[in-house]
This record gives sequence, C-alpha cells and structure tokens, in this order.
Amino acid sequence: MLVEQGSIEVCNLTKTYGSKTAVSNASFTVEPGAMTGFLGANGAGKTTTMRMMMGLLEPTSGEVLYGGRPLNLADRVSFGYMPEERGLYPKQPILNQLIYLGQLRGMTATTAKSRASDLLAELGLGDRLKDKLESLSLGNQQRVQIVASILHRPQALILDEPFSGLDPRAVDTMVDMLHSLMREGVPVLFSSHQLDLVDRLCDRVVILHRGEVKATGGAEELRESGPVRFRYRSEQDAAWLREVPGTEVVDLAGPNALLEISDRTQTAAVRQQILTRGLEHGMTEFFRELPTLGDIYRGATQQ
Ligand SMILES: Nc1ncnc2c1ncn2[C@@H]1O[C@H](COP(=O)(O)OP(=O)(O)OP(=O)(O)O)[C@@H](O)[C@H]1O
Repeated sequence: MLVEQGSIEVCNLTKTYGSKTAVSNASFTVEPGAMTGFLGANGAGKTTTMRMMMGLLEPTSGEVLYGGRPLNLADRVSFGYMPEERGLYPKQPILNQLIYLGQLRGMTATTAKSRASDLLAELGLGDRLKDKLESLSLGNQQRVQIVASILHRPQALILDEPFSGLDPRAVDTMVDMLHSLMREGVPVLFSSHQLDLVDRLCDRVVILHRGEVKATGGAEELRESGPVRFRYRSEQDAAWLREVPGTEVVDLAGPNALLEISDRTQTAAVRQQILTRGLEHGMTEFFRELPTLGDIYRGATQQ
C-alpha cells in the first residue's frame, strides 16, 4: 500500500559549540519513497544534523519541516531513528525490550511481539528472541537495532551508520527491508562512509564537508553534472590525445586513455575532433564515462 508521506526539509540548520561550528547553514530535502545517502568524513557533522532532525539537539538556528510545516513531537515519535550510540539495553532479552519500545510508540504488546518476532526471524534471529542483547555478536546486535527502528512502521527513517559492522548478507537483508519501506513511500536518510554502498543503494545523496552541504540531489543528476569524461580505447599508442586542445588526459596507459573535457560547452566539438583523429589511430572504443559517486564525493570535499 502506498502511504502519502511528506518530505523532510532541512532548512539552514546551524549548530555551534562555543567557537566551533559543527553544522553550518545546512539545507537539503529527504524525499518520500527514496533512499538518501548522507555522506561525509568523520566529524563532518552528520550525527549532529540527524540529532537536530530528531529534536534531540536544539539547533543554533534553522528549522526542520515535515510535509511543509515545522516538524512536531508527534512526527518525531512516528519516525524511526537509529542513533550512532545505538541505545538498546545490553542486559535485557531482545524480544522483551522490542515489545516495550513498540508500546512506547503506541503499539499493543501483542502487535509489537508479533511484528518484532517476524522481523527478527527475517534477519535470521528467530531463535534468539529470549537472549540478552549482550550475548549477540555486534553485527547481530545491529540487526536488533534496525528492528527497533522499523518496528512501528515509521513515517520516516533516519539511520546513523546503519550498515557499519554488518556482513554482506546482513547488508542485503537490511537493504531489502529498507526498500520495502521505501516503496510504501517512507523517506529514508542514512549516513555512511561506504561510498560503494551509497552508490549502489541511493537515489539521492547529500554530501557534507566540514559542516557544510557541498552537494545534494539525485545520484544520477549529480553524476551527469560532474566532469565530462570519455573513455578511449585503441590498438595504437594514445599519447597523441595529450595534444588535443580542450581536453585533459586524466589517465593514459598505452593505447587506452581517460579524457576530461575542460569546458563542457565545447563537448560536441572536442568529441568530434577525437572521433575523426581516432579513426586514423586505430580507435576501437570511445564513449562518455559518468563519474562514480566516489569521484563526485572526492571532488566536493577537496578543500
Ligand atoms: N557536544 C559537543 N561539543 C563540542 N563539539 C561537538 C559536540 N558534538 C559534536 N561536536 C563536534 O562537531 C563536529 C561534528 O561532529 P559529528 O559527530 O556530527 O560528525 P559526524 O559526521 O557524525 O562524524 P562521524 O562520522 O565520526 O560520526 C565534530 O568536530 C565534533 O567534534
């Protein structure tokens, strides 16, 4: 069933600690029915931003809107949040504490028990329901954390490093769960350092660097707007490409090269020139290669 969910708009959020600015005038949107990856190095300000979005930290300035109006307490209770410091009780049996958490979020004990049991079983923990959290491996504790954040069918999901420490199979299972929520129209924001994972999973990206949003938008759109690069392959030495005006050779290995067009408005002309001359130099392939999200990330966080 597709539920009408609102988007979350982060508007000019700033957080300062004394003279230190942890987050500076950050603005971005988390769209319903999409996965948004929140990328940034250690200390970039991701956790601080997410905590402000969840109302756990008062912004120095700026606000967060949900469905076009200021986010209120009821919205926040309806959201699923996985904090960086996690936050379940190590000494409590896992099912019991999930039932308790579900009740805090308005579920009956019976519904919470049945949904928690189903989700734990889906994550391969069906036989651990009565075990204390601390007796599980760290990766399995993390699976319980994700169950805690999605138990009550949240209206939005904000996840701080949800994939860190998970093995590939656990990542896949969790991704399936997040995708099914996303298909129901839930906005999902998750922070990560894992560029490859963000590249694989996200429709949208926010890149934070030293507290500032350096890039935001659709992953494809960001890749399209990145540097214009062409892959060139041939049967002869490709060093002649260094002499072509309007391009820079990013990488050259014998007959193969990666080129970047210096001025994207000149792309068609430069491309035509290379095609014509390439035919005289044994060219076998020549095609546009979009930058990866990793390239975009590195470009946006250079200084
Ligand atoms: N309570 C605090 N007092 C002072 N400075 C803080 C406080 N909380 C965070 N900071 C600083 O704010 C900056 C942003 O921290 P934050 O934890 O939001 O980054 P992050 O992107 O989540 O990093 P990581 O990926 O390492 O979790 C850091 O320089 C951090 O030291």
